[in-house]
Amino acid sequence: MPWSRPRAAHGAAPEWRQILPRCPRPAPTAAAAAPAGEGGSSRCSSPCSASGSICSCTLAPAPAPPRRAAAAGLRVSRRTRPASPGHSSGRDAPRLPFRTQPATPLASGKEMAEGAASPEEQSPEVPDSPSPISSFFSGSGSKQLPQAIIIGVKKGGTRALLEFLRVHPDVRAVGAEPHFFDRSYDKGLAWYRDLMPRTLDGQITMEKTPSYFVTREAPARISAMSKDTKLIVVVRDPVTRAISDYTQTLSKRPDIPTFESLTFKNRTTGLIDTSWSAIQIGIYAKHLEHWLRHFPIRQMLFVSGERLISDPAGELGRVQDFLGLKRIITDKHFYFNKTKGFPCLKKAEGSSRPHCLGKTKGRTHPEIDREVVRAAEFYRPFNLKFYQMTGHDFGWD
Ligand SMILES: Nc1ncnc2c1ncn2[C@@H]1O[C@H](COP(=O)(O)OS(=O)(=O)O)[C@@H](OP(=O)(O)O)[C@H]1O
Repeated sequence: MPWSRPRAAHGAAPEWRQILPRCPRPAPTAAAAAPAGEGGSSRCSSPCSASGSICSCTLAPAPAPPRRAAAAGLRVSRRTRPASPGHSSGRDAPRLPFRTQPATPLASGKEMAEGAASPEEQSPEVPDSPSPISSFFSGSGSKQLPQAIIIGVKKGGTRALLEFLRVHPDVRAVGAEPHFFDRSYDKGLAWYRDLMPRTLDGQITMEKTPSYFVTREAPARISAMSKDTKLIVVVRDPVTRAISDYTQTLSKRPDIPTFESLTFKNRTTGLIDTSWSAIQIGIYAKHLEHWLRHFPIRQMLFVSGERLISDPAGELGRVQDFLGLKRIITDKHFYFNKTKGFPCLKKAEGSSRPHCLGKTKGRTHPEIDREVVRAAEFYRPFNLKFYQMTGHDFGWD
């Protein structure tokens, strides 16, 4: 049963003089991505086009050829680990024989560039402690490289998805964000594998690091680990996502300028500052092009962050299908917590008690005039292109 979520708002952010760090401008991207995979049906109602350079701040991107796309996934046997010719278990994986440069965040704020931990990574809410079930299994099984990764997007609802998925007996996931493919690649696959929980045959190993979606090097690196890796992207209205991102930064640094002043390069001309990570991350179509150079779209699943809140069981059904899992997580696992204003688990993984996400999830957003972004219709062409690429109309416009 879908829920609608009431949302409170409080006062506007204070105007301060300190400048919020902006991400470095990425080099202009080359040609458009390889065509998407076949199959599936498009729910896009109208032909659309959007391309343009991330850095150009143009509000009228150039037309792009239509794509056919399928969000359907490969099925994986529940009992046997998928035979993945390109998949290294990492058990024998040597350290990479080269030292890598730090990954280039396609869109990052200073926090990410400096490698500072996000509040989530520091948060005790990240359930890393072994549950009784985990402890039971801890001595058996073996550590595997992940077969499925939640690669983004930041503030999309990635923690909720991972926590919900962990309820499934055939899913084992690392709690904290490993940041291997963006920050720690030089540590090697063996190091990465060692972070993973032990799994029994038939169980899927997962992790989530939302910054991968906007990291230039991540698609090639994940493909080099295994070209069969399944990729899950939780997406959310890019305007709400930007406000959520800003709210997180504001919670750490209350003296940053207002959202409105950071959004515009020039308020009079309406020129949007796409070098600001909060804006840039939401240009999903642009980031997706990089992934499609390395993965067929059928290997990617796009989860609606909005529906994850309004109908968590419905979205979890799609995710379980995509991962080739039996549909075990259903409506029965969730309840709507009025105080939290979000769906919560009736029983968390390995526990008999109800579990909501912590206070860094579901923050009250400051009052922001959404028209500052809407008026410029900045995201509209990019959203339309994203719907076309994925075959899903997420309904943000
Ligand atoms: N069930 C449930 N409980 C709490 N929060 C939920 C839930 N489902 C989705 N969300 C939304 O998740 C948003 C945070 O997204 P992420 O977990 O991807 O953030 S992060 O990138 O890992 O920091 C978070 O964003 P904010 O509301 O802006 O805090 C929530 O809206």
